[in-house]
Amino acid sequence: MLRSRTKLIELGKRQLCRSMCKSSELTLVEVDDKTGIATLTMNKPPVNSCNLEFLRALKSAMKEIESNKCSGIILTSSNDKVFSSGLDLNELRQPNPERLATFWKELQEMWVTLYLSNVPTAAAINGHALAVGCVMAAACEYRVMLPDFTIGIHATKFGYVVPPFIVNTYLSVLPHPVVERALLQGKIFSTQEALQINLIDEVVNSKDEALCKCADFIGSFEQTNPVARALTKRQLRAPFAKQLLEDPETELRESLEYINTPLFQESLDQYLLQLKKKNKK
Ligand SMILES: CCCCCCCCCCCC/C=C/CC(=O)SCCNC(=O)CCNC(=O)[C@H](O)C(C)(C)COP(=O)(O)OP(=O)(O)OC[C@H]1O[C@@H](n2cnc3c(N)ncnc32)[C@H](O)[C@@H]1OP(=O)(O)O
Repeated sequence: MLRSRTKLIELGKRQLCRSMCKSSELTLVEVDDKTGIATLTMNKPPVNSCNLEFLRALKSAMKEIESNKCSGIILTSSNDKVFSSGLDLNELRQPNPERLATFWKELQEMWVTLYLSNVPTAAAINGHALAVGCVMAAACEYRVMLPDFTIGIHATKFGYVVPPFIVNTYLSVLPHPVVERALLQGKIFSTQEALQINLIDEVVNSKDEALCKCADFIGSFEQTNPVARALTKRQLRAPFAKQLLEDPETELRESLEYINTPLFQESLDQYLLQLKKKNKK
């Protein structure tokens, strides 16, 4: 009884200092009135797979957070087992050419918006983070993860060439030989393995703890000038984003060509079948 009352008081306190900034069905944004930190919660059941609409919602939420002069972004998930399962594979299967092009452009833009965000970014990884789910976490400046989940980019395992901006996201966090081995093996890391190679910064035991660690990280920039910080971050990250900033059309064309090959489509069919079979067992 006493415990649940304490819990209620804590909840009430938290709600008092949080105001809702903007929510769509797919994303939820809460801004802490005291710190100005925005928590962006991905909310696309069942597993936060990124289809066109979700990528749009994520990009627009991030842009809105930046334009509201928030002090930072914490990216997390409403699902307590899955941070994000990456791209919605249905977007890639026998695609409508126009929708696929729009989808891929949206992916590029969402990535650039997150990777080069002016404000500090942190990921509270409260579930599996696979493929583009891992890329979103790695694009943030700081990552904290709960135990017993997995994170990584396993594209080569099921016949996908890894696009350059995805390679670059890994390269901006991990040393080249580690990236090479991980991507070529299609390696998925456990939380503990991810900590060992510094793919994540810390392991914590609860989502609340993860959110607090992320808030502390963002708070660590309090004494810096936000413009100087943002421009320095851009300088450091621009080489990894060069291709998408200067020539997104080439990346788009190469990706669309590849996705439309019979080799890719056959591998995708097999992989989707495996995913469905797993659930029928
Ligand atoms: C030289 C230059 C050339 C340039 C070439 C460029 C080429 C570019 C093209 C290549 C693109 C490659 C990039 C890929 C990036 C990606 O992000 S691809 C996505 C990969 N993601 C996955 O493989 C994740 C698969 N999912 C899982 O492993 C599990 O779902 C989970 C561990 C995340 C969660 O498990 P659980 O909680 O048990 O849920 P499930 O029951 O498995 O899933 C529920 C439900 O959702 C469906 N689903 C899961 N993930 C996806 C997904 N990513 N897309 C679509 N659907 C998904 C799953 O099938 C279940 O559906 P049903 O309930 O059975 O209908």
